[in-house]
Amino acid sequence: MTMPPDKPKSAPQKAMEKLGLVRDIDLALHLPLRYEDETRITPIAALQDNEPAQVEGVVVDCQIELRSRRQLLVRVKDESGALLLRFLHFYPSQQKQMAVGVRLRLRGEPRIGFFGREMVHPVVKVVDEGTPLAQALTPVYPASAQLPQAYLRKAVASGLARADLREILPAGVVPRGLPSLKDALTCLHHPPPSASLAALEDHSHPAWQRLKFEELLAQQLSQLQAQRERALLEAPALRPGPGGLHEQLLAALPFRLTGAQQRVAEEIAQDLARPRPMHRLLQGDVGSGKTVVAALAAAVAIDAGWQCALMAPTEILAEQHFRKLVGWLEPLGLQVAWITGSVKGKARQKMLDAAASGEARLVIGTHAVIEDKVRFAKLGLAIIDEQHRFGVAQRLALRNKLKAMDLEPHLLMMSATPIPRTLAMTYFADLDVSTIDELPPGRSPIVTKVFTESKRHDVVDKIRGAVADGAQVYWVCPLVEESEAVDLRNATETHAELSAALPGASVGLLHGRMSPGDKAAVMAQFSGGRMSVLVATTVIEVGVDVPNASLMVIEHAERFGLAQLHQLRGRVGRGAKASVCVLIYSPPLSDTGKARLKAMAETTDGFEIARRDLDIRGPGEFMGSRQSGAELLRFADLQEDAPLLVAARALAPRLLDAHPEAARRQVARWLGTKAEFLKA
Ligand SMILES: Nc1ncnc2c1ncn2[C@@H]1O[C@H](COP(=O)(O)OP(=O)(O)OP(=O)(O)O)[C@@H](O)[C@H]1O
Repeated sequence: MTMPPDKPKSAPQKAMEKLGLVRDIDLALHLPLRYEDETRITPIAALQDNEPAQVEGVVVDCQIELRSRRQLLVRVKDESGALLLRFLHFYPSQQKQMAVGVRLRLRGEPRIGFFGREMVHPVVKVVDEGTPLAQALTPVYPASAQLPQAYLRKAVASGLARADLREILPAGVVPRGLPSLKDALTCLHHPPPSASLAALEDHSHPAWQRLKFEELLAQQLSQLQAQRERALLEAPALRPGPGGLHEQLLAALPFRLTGAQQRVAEEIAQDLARPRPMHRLLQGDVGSGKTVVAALAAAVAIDAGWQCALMAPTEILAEQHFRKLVGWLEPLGLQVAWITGSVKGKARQKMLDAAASGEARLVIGTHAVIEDKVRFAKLGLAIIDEQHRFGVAQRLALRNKLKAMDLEPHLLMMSATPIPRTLAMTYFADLDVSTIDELPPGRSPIVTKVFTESKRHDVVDKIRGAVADGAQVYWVCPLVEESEAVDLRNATETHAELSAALPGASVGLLHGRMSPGDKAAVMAQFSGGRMSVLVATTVIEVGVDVPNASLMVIEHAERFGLAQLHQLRGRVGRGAKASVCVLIYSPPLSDTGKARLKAMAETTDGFEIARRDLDIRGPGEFMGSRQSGAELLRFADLQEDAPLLVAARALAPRLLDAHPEAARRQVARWLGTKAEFLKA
C-alpha cells in the first residue's frame, strides 16, 4: 500500500516548527511577551506621549499631502480633542477606507510630532458607534517574520484548547492562592480585563507563579530521583587506620586546621565511611585552604587500601596541587604519581602501569587522568577541582570508567567560586555541599585600588618601590578573547617594558604557549623568591599559591569577569604581608564593567562577589554554558523565585514517597527527555 504524500507545509507552519511549536502543549506553553489593551478607549486629550493606547474618533479630514515626502494625513476627533494619523506608506484603498465621517478605532503610540499630537502608522479598525470592546487583553507572542501574530494567536488558542492540562499534582500540595494549571494558562493567554498588566508582564501574577512552581518542582523531583538512585549504588566504605597516613598527615601539617576546615573534613570523612558513593561539593573562597582538606580525604582512601585520583582542569593547577601534596605526603613515605597530557613515552607508560596495578596510591593530573587508557586497579576516591569546568559528559565518563570491582568511587568536587544557596539548590540539588567559610588566621586583608590607564606610569613607579622593599609582584596582562597571539604580544611587550623600567629586578614571563616544563621552571623561580615580578596571562588564574607575593596588577581589568578578577586577586593576600591589588582600566566603562570594578573595590568576600556576579550576569551565564542547566528553566528565575524554589524543594520528597506515579508524570511533562541531563 502506498501512503499518500504529506501535504507540503506552509511557511507559517515551518516557522512554528522552527520555534519548537509542534505539540499542543508546546503551543499552550508559548506565552505572550506582552499584551495589548484593547479593552478600553483612552480619550484623545488623555493620551500620554510614547504610551501605547487605543482611541476612537471620527475622521474630519483625509488627504494625501506632499510635506517633504508624499504621505497620507488623516485627522480624527473625539469629544476631548483631535489627533493626526500619519501614513508614510499606504494603499489608495486606505484613503477610501478612512473617508471623512467614518468612525475609527486606533491603536498606536502617540507622540508630539511636527504637526502636533500624532500617531504614525497606527493599527486601524473601522467601527460603528457601540462596537463592543475586547473582553480580554490581546496577547503578543514571540514570533518571527514568517509567522504573523494573527496566525500564531489562532494556533496558540487552539493548542491551548486541545492540550492535556489536567492536574497531575494531588489536591492541597500546591502553595495556597495559586490557580489550577489550566486556569493559569488560560489567564496568561487571555487575561481578563481585571488582571494587572504589570503583574502579568513582570511575572509576579499568581498564574505565572503556578507555572514556575510546576517547573521548579519537576526539576527538584528529577534531581531527588537521581540522588535516590545513586543511594542504591555501592561504594567502598573508607576509614582511616590507627597510626595511618591520615593521622600522620594531621600531625605533620605546619599549621592547625581552621574550625571550618575541621568541620568539612569531618563531613567528608563521614561520607567516605559509608558504603554509598559520596557526591560532595567542597566550596570555599580563594585561599581558604581546600587543598589540605582534599589531601586529608585522599589519606583516608589510601589508609583504607584504595587508590585516589586528583584531577584539575589545567596543567598549572594540577602541578600546584602536585607540588603541595608531594610536600606534605612524600616525607611520610607516600609516592605521588603525575599524569598529564605532556608526560609522554616511557615515563607515561610507567605511570599508567602503576595506576593499573594499584601500586600508585595517589595519582594527580589533568583531564588526561580520565582518558581511556588510564585504568585504576582500585579507585576509591576521585577528587575533581574546579569541577564546573568539566562538562557534564566528562563527569559521566568519569563515573563510568572509574568503577572498580563493581563498586562506585566516592566523588569530591572542589570549587573556588562559591555558589549562592539558591543556585546550589537547583544546579547541584543532587550534590551535598560543604563550605569553608573561614580563612586561615594571620591573613591581612587585600586593599584594592582602581586606576585609569593614564595612571599606568604611577603604578610602575609604585612597583619599583615595592620591589626595592623585597615584595613580589604579579602583573596580569589583558585578555583578548579572540586572539591568543595578541595576548602574547601584550604580555611580551609588557615584560620588556617592565624589565627596562626595573633595572636590577628579575622580571619573568608566563603564558599559555610555553611548554609545561618552561612554565614550571618560571613558577619555581617565582615561588622560590628568585624572581620579583611575574608578567603573566591568565594562566595563573586559579590555584597558584605563592604566599610571599603581595602585589597584583591587572591591566584592562574591564575585560575580565568578576569571578575571574576575584580569582586573580586571590593570588595575593595569602601570607602575613599587607597586600594590594591594582586594577587598571581603560575608559569608557560599560555599566556592567563599572559594576564589576565597584564590587571588586568594595569587597574581598568571595560569597558577596558571587552574589553580585549573579546580579550582574544572571544565573545562566554565571554558571557557564557547559553547565547549561539554565536551559532547563524556561519560566522560573532562580533569584526572584527563591520562595517557590523552597516550597518545591520541600514538596519533592513527600510527593516522591506518597505519589510516585504523579512524580514521574510531573517530571515527564515538564522536563521530558531533558530530565536525563540532570542525572549527569
Ligand atoms: N589552617 C591553615 N592555617 C594556615 N595556613 C593554611 C591553613 N590551611 C591552608 N593554609 C595555607 O593557605 C594557603 C592556601 O591554601 P590552599 O591553596 O589550599 O587554598 P585553596 O582553598 O585551594 O585556594 P585556591 O582556591 O585559591 O587555590 C596555602 O599556602 C596553605 O598551605
